[in-house]
Amino acid sequence: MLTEVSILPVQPSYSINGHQIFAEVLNEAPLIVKFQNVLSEDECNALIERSKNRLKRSKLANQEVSAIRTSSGMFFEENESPLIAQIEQRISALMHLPLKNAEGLQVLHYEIGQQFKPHFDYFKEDNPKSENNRISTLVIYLNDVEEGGETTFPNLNLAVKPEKGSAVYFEYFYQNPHLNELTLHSGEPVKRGEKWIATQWMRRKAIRVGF
Ligand SMILES: O=C(O)CCC(=O)C(=O)O
Ligand SMILES: [Fe+2]
Repeated sequence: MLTEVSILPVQPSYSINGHQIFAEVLNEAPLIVKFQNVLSEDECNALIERSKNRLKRSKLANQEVSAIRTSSGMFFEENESPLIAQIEQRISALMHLPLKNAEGLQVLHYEIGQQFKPHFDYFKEDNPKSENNRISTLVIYLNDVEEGGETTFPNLNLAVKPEKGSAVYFEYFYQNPHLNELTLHSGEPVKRGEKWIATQWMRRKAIRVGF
């Protein structure tokens, strides 16, 4: 069998502009990695603070409001402030894709009982957006969740516990569609406390203008 090359070179740590991020491979193909120290405590707090007043009930990728996704969320404008610019640059370097391929950074807030049921992040073939499809995801945890709220991959028997500043990375750019389908994932219901995440989705080709 041909081994497929991942977008992300697998390393124990990554140094980005002097910021050290540690990696643990949870699954090799599809590649799923848990990162520690993607964002500092102050950066997590600032993202929560700056998104709080801008939250709206989340929609699905097709813009429908649905029971599949019960959180509230918002997108930052690309490059909208020095803080967002610095975080976007770090994320883009970590995900090994140019910033022009990045969607706006999204913040999601889940309260007790809220969840994101199993789904794929890429668009189906009948969606016009699949022409420049998503190829990788980074979900950054902005707080510690008292109980529940894990990101789970039901077909791989994996659960990632939210820890402030850490993140889970996965990619679905493989030739073999079966590998992409294994990235089915969910945000489990929050049982105690609340959950804040920032999600970065990357596209195959440029999506931002002006780069
Ligand atoms: O809440 C989570 O843990 C998963 C979030 C997610 O799947 C997404 O933002 O696409
Ligand atoms: Fe997702």
